[in-house]
Amino acid sequence: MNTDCTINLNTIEAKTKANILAEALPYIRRFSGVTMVIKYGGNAMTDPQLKESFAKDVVLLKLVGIHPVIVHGGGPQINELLQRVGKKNHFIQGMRVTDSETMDIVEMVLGGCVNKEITSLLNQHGGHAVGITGRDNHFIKAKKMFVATPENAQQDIGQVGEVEAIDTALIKKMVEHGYIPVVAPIGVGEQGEAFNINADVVAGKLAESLEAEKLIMLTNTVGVLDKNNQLLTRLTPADIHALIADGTLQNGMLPKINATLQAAMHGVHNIHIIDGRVPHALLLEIFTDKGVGTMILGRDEQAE
Ligand SMILES: Nc1ncnc2c1ncn2[C@@H]1O[C@H](COP(=O)(O)OP(=O)(O)O)[C@@H](O)[C@H]1O
Ligand SMILES: CC(=O)N[C@@H](CCC(=O)OP(=O)(O)O)C(=O)O
Repeated sequence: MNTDCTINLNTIEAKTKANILAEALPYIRRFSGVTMVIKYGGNAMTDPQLKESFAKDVVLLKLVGIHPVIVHGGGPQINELLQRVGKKNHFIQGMRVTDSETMDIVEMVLGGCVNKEITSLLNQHGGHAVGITGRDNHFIKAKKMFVATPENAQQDIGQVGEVEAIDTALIKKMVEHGYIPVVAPIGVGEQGEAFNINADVVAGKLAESLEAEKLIMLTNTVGVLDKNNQLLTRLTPADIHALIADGTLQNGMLPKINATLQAAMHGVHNIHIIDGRVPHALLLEIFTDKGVGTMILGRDEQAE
């Protein structure tokens, strides 16, 4: 009797799995051969099990013919090391004020620990991942960035960079040869010096330069929230400007939304900010009709 029940349940489970796979087919066909830039935020990479499921999802994408390009953050991980060495964390409009000592730590954490951890996890799960920073082959050229504050239109925040140019040749070669690029957001200046660049900014620019089919930002909220903490599922440029002006978007969400807006205005048509704390969030976004998180639109008339 028990055995029969087990067999029945196993059969139902197997059928459900088969249906799920069959439903993914149109998406697999549609996305075969396309590039997707995936931003893996430092806040979404805190739980070891979630890190494993992220790595498995990325390898699965590669195996079904999609070309994932990973850009990772590591803000909380940098904060932790700075605190350990007795330095304060200071952000202005979501950008870390970066003196030269902080820059060394940023580079150690992003280019060393975080980059190698993600790369290694992907490789452990059968991927062929290679970790790089923008200083490798000098592929992310950066220049010093200033931020506008109420007190100062050109506030100096140290060795923080904005992307001046991205040479996509290295990434394209890696993708062509079956590798999964894992990019740490560090740029190189004219004198070979390192710049700390917000990871969302790098992800947005890279998606733009690679003419990516999708840009997906994995973070630690369900998406962009309004003043009442309700999820906003679709945002046009006009909505975004209004949310910035009335102070709904703050801290880390500011560079993130600005990066997505820039990418949307420059030809990236599928941009999503999704909850990286949900297991297999990537698969849900890519292979199902179920809308997750916030979608960023490049034109106001697409709002309806
Ligand atoms: N309106 C908003 N909706 C959602 N998150 C917001 C909003 N305004 C500010 N935030 C903050 O932005 C954070 C996400 O940015 P950030 O901390 O830089 O994450 P990540 O490490 O993924 O880049 C959220 O955890 C939240 O605290
Ligand atoms: C200039 C600047 O703020 N750089 C970021 C780079 C890392 C990052 O962006 O990490 P998340 O994606 O986890 O926030 C920083 O130093 O924290």
